[in-house]
Amino acid sequence: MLFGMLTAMAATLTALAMPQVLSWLVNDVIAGGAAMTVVLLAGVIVAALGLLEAAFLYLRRTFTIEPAAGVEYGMRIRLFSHLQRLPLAFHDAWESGQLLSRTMTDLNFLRRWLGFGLIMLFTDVVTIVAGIVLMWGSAGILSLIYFCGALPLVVMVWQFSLRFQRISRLSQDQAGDLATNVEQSVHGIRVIKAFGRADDALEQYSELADTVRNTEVRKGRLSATFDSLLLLLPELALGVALLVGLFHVADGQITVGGLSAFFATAMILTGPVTMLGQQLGNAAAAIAVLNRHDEVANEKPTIVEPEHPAPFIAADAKGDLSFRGVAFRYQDAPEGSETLRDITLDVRRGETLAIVGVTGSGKSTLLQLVPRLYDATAGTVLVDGQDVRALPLAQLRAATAMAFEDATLFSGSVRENVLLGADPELSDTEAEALLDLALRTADAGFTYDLPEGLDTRIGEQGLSLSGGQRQRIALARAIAVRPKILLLDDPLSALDTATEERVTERLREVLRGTTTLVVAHRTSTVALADRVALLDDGRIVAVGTHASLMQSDPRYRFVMADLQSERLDVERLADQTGAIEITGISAADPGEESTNHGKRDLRGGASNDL
Ligand SMILES: Nc1ncnc2c1ncn2[C@@H]1O[C@H](COP(=O)(O)OP(=O)(O)OP(=O)(O)O)[C@@H](O)[C@H]1O
Repeated sequence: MLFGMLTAMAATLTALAMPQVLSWLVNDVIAGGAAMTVVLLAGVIVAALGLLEAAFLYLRRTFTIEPAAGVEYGMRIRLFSHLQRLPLAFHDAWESGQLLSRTMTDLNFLRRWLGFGLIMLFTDVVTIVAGIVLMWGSAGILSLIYFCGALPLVVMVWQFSLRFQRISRLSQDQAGDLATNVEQSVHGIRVIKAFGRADDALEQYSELADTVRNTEVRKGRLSATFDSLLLLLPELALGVALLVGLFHVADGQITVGGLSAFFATAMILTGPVTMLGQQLGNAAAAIAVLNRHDEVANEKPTIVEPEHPAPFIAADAKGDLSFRGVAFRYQDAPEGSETLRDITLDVRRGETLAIVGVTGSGKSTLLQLVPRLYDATAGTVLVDGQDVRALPLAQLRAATAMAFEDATLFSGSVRENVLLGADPELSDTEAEALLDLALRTADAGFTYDLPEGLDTRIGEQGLSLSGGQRQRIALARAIAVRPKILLLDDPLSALDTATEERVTERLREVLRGTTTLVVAHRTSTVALADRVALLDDGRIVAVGTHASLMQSDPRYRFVMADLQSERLDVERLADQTGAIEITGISAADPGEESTNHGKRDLRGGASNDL
């Protein structure tokens, strides 16, 4: 970067040497009637200076590209890794578009500014200062006039920078909102289409785009006003200087060469003076970018391991799980509105415990406390008798695996998706065996029949799959971790009852010895669990076997009946629309673009959307 600045400065000084050569040509060569060789020499000097300037410009570009791209790369990696370490509470609070724009467009702008804007700002300032010095040498009084004309600009520059910084920040934030809107519309395109809200989506997008446009116009106007003043004041001063200069030439105080050099230098300064406004605007925008970057970079990761974590190795974990007086409140929830309260529960190693409760009772939240996706706000979660907050985070997360109802698949092959959390030390044969076991257990054998088998690309950039197919791959991913504690957050909701039962039974066989917490809605799944915990408004109100609770607890009977009827409603509705997932029968809507490529499962979209 330093070399870039030095070469930029050298190019500028080379350009400024031209008027001095001009002065010499006018005063000594032309007026003095010099010999042909001197004239030729003058030509060679002018050409050499031109070449030198071009060479310096080339060097400036090459010297600055690499460091600027390096800074962008470094900041991007650091920010991304920081985002990975920030807790879910942070991601809950931040819009995706704001993070997207900070990692992409903002840093891209910063690279361009470092590689060009900053250098040019520096060069322009050096050129202007050096030019004024040279003008002083050529015609002192005239440069004083010029300088006085430029003096008010100092105040204007300061005010402009502050205002431009504010407006740049606004436009960057608005661009972030626009990115969030695009992201949501793309992700929610099915819902938008299904509900016929395309026009509303467009209207909402147009409103945001219009806000961005208005801010950009305001930015442009501010820049234009400043640019014109920046040019006008020195030009006015130059007009006065020309008048005074002509009088001084007439009375012999300034030579014709001196006056020519003065004006040639002033002409050279016109470019940098005009560009100064733009460069200052860019500098103000770069400061706004850095502020936006720092807002994220300065966020402290709150879910961290202690400096000296307790000894715990995932492979040796036993799988005992306990909750002791656990309470939890989401960051944005008001004081006193805990999602979980006073949870005390012991899950024995190898036990399968079903968590049952009406919607919003806190089942998912409870599961997420185990791998520390959130930390309990009171009480303790213990794994193998140790507070999870005292354990090495990576080992804790290697000992647990989670499958969510909303199955997220990454762009990559089936193999890559399923083996995402598997032990990286496994040999190829072991990995293949594990892959097969996980897929078969999760009833995801259909993946072998995909166009390229397990190498078929799925996820956002690949083949689209039905809700049920995605869920089964996500479940296989959790199984492939071979966790000591498996957390299943209703990951089979898109499957039909028979398949869910089959998968649950296989899971019990394959994961014998694995402690499992499963959020379930169906009697069949709940009945397969060793015990059931009933969650009501964030509290555990009953624990026991399904049979005993059905017999003894009216609240449990009520919740189960409620969940069952809810389920039946969903299935009935899905049956009517012909869109429920029924293993073994292909009945995809012919009007809908078929994405399961003749595979056995139908889309589970309707039940998902509901
Ligand atoms: N990220 C979040 N930020 C703030 N509040 C949340 C967040 N996630 C969930 N909640 C709130 O916490 C409560 C419990 O949610 P949770 O998802 O744990 O319930 P649940 O029993 O799993 O529900 P369901 O059966 O519908 O999945 C709800 O009132 C919900 O609005």
